[in-house]
Amino acid sequence: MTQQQILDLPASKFAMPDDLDEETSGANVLGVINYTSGATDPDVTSGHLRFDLHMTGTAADGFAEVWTTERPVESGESGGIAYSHDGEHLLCAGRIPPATSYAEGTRAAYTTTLELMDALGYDNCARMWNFVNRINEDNAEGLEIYRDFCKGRAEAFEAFNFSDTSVPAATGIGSLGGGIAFYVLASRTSSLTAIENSKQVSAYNYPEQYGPRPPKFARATYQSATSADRTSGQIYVAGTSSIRGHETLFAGDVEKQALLALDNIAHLIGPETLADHGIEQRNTLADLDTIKVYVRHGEDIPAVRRICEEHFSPDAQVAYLNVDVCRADLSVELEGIIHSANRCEP
Ligand SMILES: C=C(O[C@@H]1C=C(C(=O)O)C=C[C@H]1O)C(=O)O
Repeated sequence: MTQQQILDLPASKFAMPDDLDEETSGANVLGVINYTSGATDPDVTSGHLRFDLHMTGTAADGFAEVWTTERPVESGESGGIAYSHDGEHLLCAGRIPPATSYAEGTRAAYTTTLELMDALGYDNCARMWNFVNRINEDNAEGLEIYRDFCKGRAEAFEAFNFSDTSVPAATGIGSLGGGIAFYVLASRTSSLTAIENSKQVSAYNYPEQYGPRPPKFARATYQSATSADRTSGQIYVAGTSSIRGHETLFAGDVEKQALLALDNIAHLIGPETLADHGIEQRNTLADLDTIKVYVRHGEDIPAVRRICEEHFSPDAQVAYLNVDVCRADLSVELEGIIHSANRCEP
């Protein structure tokens, strides 16, 4: 594996608001996603995608997720979607304003996004993030807003003939405002492999008790420069919670829920699961980085943090966010990335 191939995948890191200028200067920036105290429409600022998500109570508690690449970046806006791309990777974002129902708005915004990906030539969808305000509340028809969102997403993916193995790893999580905000990482030629977890029913096969249309996402995506590279790629771990089979376990016990979610991730990124997908990596939770931990009740954050610190590398970047989770009986959820660049350090 050459250094060029290794670096040919997008990289992300977290920056504190005060350090943002330093982190982005001189870099090819695909985008800056601000996890902050208010929502904006996505736009192009300083030549790259910029998007504010309403995910923290105060701006001081916020952080920026900075996406960079080795190649020069071009940016634009089309149909309400803002984007940056580098010839191999595309980062794009959109927002559905607050509404009483979301399926139609979601279907339309996803359709615009998928059309844009097609038009720009980035058909491989690696990772999506969805931030859903009032996620556990009912829409105007009495359907939970998360389920309403899932319906619109499923319809859009179906219209574009996404198969179970081509849906991206995703996050669908609560937010503090701004309707539904989403962003997408897509690629042109790099190879993607959807990874499922044998301890969990694939989300797209959840039974109807969880809503009229299942959540269409993969448990993780493995991305490598070529399909032959089954060792040095990077892994995007979807939002993962205390679900076994398709059932929520340990409702009301945030510590047990955190431990089960971690166990799910450990199994997902471990050698046994990856071997089933033709990938040779021996990852543990200590390999995860740029981790987001979503905690429903703010007072639970210290206990969750203690558990996380026992499992993650002390060098990992970990952000804790106090927001709702997609099922009313889930108190905590985690996601992260195993960066290919980290794997190659001497
Ligand atoms: C926690 C779960 O789902 C959450 C919802 C997702 C979505 O709808 O995109 C993706 C991952 C998680 O954020 C789960 O079903 O296991």
